[in-house]
Amino acid sequence: MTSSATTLPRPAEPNESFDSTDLIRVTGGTPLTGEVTVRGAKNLVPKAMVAALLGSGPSLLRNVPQISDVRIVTGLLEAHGVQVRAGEQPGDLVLDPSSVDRADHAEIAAHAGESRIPILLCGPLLHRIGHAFIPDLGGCRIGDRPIDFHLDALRAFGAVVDKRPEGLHIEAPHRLRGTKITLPYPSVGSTEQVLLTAVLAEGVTELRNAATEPEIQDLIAVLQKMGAIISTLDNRVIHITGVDRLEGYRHLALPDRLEAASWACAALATGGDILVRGALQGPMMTFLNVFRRVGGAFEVEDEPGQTGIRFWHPGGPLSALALETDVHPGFQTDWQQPMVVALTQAQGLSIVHETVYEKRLGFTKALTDMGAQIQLYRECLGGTPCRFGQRNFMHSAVISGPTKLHATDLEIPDLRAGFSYLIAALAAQGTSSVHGISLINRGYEDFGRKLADLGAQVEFPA
Ligand SMILES: CC(=O)N[C@H]1[C@@H](OP(=O)(O)OP(=O)(O)OC[C@H]2O[C@@H](n3ccc(=O)[nH]c3=O)[C@H](O)[C@@H]2O)O[C@H](CO)[C@@H](O)[C@@H]1O
Ligand SMILES: C=C(OP(=O)(O)O)C(=O)O
Repeated sequence: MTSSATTLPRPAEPNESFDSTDLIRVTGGTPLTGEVTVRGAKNLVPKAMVAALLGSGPSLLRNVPQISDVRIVTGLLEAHGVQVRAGEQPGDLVLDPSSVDRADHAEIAAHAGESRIPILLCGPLLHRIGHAFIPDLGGCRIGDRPIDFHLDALRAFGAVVDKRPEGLHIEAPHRLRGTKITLPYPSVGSTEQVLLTAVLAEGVTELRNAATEPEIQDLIAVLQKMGAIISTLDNRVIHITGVDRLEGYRHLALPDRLEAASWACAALATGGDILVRGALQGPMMTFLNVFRRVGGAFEVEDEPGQTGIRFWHPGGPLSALALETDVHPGFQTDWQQPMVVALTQAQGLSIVHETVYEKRLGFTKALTDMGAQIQLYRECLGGTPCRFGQRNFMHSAVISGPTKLHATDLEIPDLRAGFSYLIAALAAQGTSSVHGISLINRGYEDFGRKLADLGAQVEFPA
């Protein structure tokens, strides 16, 4: 089985549908070697697109990847009258909210279940048109993922939330007012909800126990460019002083540290050597420490205009370790799944304690079918008790390695598991069929071509 340019799907433009092929065949055994480029972060770009709704003029977002979450948010914004078009340079997206005055409920409903971003439209829409219709959310099924913090925050600003069978209807009878909010947990989405709502609310908002992920810091940078006044203080406290008007922005999106780490894990698991152009050291420090402890080697490239990180397997055995996922600056939960695949090749017993999502280790069942030795536990094995300890969730794993993996048929359950299955298939003997690859398009731009360029034996059957 060989890779062939003619069998690879072309990435979609922001406004068009993706290739419907949903299967990839992967023949393992070849170390991945070469270069890939990561563009704007999946967990920043859609939120920066939503922020454009707050501006009184057009915004220009640069470094936008062609992933399906961008297409979904484009559709949602267009359903409210935002004009979205490609800009002059590759990766430029121009978002013009000047004629936003409506919410096309049928068009919005068509995006039900596709991503988690719709809930973040609430604040901007309430400021702009006084009401928001939010269909059922999608996103990865890695836990219950309630939105209680979001709704409590919106109510604290003065919004009225009505839950109906078709979705949420949210109204702002009066201008939203700044408020004091303490999040029960430093949730990324809820922090963004508060930011996107507080910037145009009347008065000051104080947010406590905020999340501080690099993508949030980049969203704050976007909002500041628009005219917002936001101070990030110590101890997860953010102060936002509401202003009356925001302008459009020009912004170069932060590169995707989650995709970069996935390629790093692919290099480790296949014994390869990958230069990830665009990857930045700062937002990846915690990952880099773990990568080094496992036995991976890396080199940061930061010449003017040429950033990137080269990741490689230096030879010899990899080392098992104990790892806990956590909110930033901890080990990001989205790094966990690809790292678990790499740990199946490490010598000894590794322990992984997933503290952010209660069901994010479910994907390991398929890895055990491929020959990995992974045992799941309900207990918090990492030393730090987490929210899931007493609640019967299999959220700790013990991985015994190294194990030879063999090819199998795989069905992708979620985005990161999907890429992790590709890594496992690349590290395995034989040819695996991986089904449901459209899920990977949510966060990995043009991954088929990137794999082929790295020497992977991949085929997309017609
Ligand atoms: C599009 C996007 O940016 N997705 C990221 C975002 O998801 P997302 O913003 O959905 O994740 P959160 O940080 O909000 O969720 C963290 C935890 O808080 C809980 N929670 C959250 C909100 C709420 O109202 N109630 C509640 O209980 C969740 O169930 C979860 O256990 O941050 C996660 C944590 O870094 C990442 O894994 C996702 O890739
Ligand atoms: C969990 C993820 O994404 P989302 O929040 O969009 O489901 C992810 O990117 O791994």
